Amino acid sequence: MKDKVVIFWFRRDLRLEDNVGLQQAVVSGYPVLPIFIFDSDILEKLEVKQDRRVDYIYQVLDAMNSVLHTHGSTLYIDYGKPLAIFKTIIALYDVQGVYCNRDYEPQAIKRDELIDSYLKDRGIQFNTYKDQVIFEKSDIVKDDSTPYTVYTPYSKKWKSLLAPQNYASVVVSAEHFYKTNPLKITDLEVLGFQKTDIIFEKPNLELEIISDYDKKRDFPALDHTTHLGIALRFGTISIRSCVAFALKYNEIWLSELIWREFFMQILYHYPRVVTDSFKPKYDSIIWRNNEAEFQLWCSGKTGYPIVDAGMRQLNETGFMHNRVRMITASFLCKHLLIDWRWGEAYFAQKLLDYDLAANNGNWQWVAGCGCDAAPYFRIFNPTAQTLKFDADLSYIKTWNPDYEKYIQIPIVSHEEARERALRVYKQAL
Ligand SMILES: Cc1cc2nc3c(=O)[nH]c(=O)nc-3n(C[C@H](O)[C@H](O)[C@H](O)COP(=O)(O)OP(=O)(O)OC[C@H]3O[C@@H](n4cnc5c(N)ncnc54)[C@H](O)[C@@H]3O)c2cc1C
Repeated sequence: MKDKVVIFWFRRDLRLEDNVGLQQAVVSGYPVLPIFIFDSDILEKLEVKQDRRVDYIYQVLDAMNSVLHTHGSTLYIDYGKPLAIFKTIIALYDVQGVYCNRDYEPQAIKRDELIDSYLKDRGIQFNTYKDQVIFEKSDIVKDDSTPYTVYTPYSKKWKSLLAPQNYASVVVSAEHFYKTNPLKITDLEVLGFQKTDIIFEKPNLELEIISDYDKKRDFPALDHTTHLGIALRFGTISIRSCVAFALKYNEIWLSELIWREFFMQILYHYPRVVTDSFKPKYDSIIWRNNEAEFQLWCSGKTGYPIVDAGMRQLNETGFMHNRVRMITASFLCKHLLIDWRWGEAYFAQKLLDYDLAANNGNWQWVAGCGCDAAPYFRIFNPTAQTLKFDADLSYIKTWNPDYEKYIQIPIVSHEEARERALRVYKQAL
């Protein structure tokens, strides 16, 4: 006879504590078999097989598995297409229900609909929960029930609806995991990936960073932001704990967490933004899309020290400071007139904290074509930005130390590029 279990499916919520869906699985009364699927559809798209994000997931799973072993349980991990894996699991266990937390990306929604329908046909309930955000879908809408497309009123409503129960942590009892022999995690190499230099450490809310975040966040050399992007992306930290901390210590940091949810709800309501400009008119821009210039931008060789420093930080570490993300992105779209989608795709390959909603929303914001975007005629001047935010050139010296030795002729002059961008944008709009 097959063992009766419920499944908890980990996705963007890789933690055993303060996890809504996991808690619901635990209180179902059945032993919980926790699973993770290395989705071949996602992994096959990653061209570079030394990917810090895959290694990060691998290390997180390994750490969770060790904790589960101490409770006499284990993580069931498989590689392949989720539907095929569910078929295998259902052949092995008498599954009483599947639990998971909701994911709002268009591909994830499709995947979940497929699994839901497969399970339903077999009389198994697919139970999904809100966990990766405080407010989801249409929790925050205008009085006429349409989605907000401007950040400030969205954020005001978000704050006005926030109540302590929205950010209270949930307790997950370890008593009810399915007891079984420990299983080892599939090696990275078996998945076709290699080890990287990333080391997973349990994410922390650092008071020293967050308490004066508002004063120091804009200066890239100070590196005074939390670097929690990857933890929020993969759910190794709970958004509820972040919001509770932000409310106590720094309202500006809270506003960043609200930006995250703002772009998530934009993607949910307007999935067309994955390929199209939020403002359709902007898809008439005639981009120059010069391949050679794109390569110079990617490799940090534009001759603009701050742009080059940012791209080199990204290439070396998988991180780039937010201020510099704005400068480099603006340089690509405006100075070089290269389609924002090219830059978005490059960042998606490189960023440790890559998140479809945030990356797309911010790229469109910079290019001017997004919701609540900067007006197209506001063009960042890399030199003025350097004087304002990296006056002693510390950031540039750290990431682009050659900038003085090999003075590079800038690939475009700021004034000419600015005029050209204004002309081309104006023609299209
Ligand atoms: C062109 C461009 C591309 C970007 N791509 C991404 C991306 O793929 N993933 C991503 O998480 N952020 C992205 N951002 C937003 C922002 O730059 C990063 O969230 C931030 O730099 C990450 O550093 P941190 O973890 O130290 O964040 P902190 O400054 O400590 O902020 C805390 C968290 O708030 C959220 N957050 C902060 N700013 C934003 C924002 N503008 N939009 C959405 N969420 C925000 C993130 O989850 C972040 O980790 C992008 C910004 C630009 C201009």
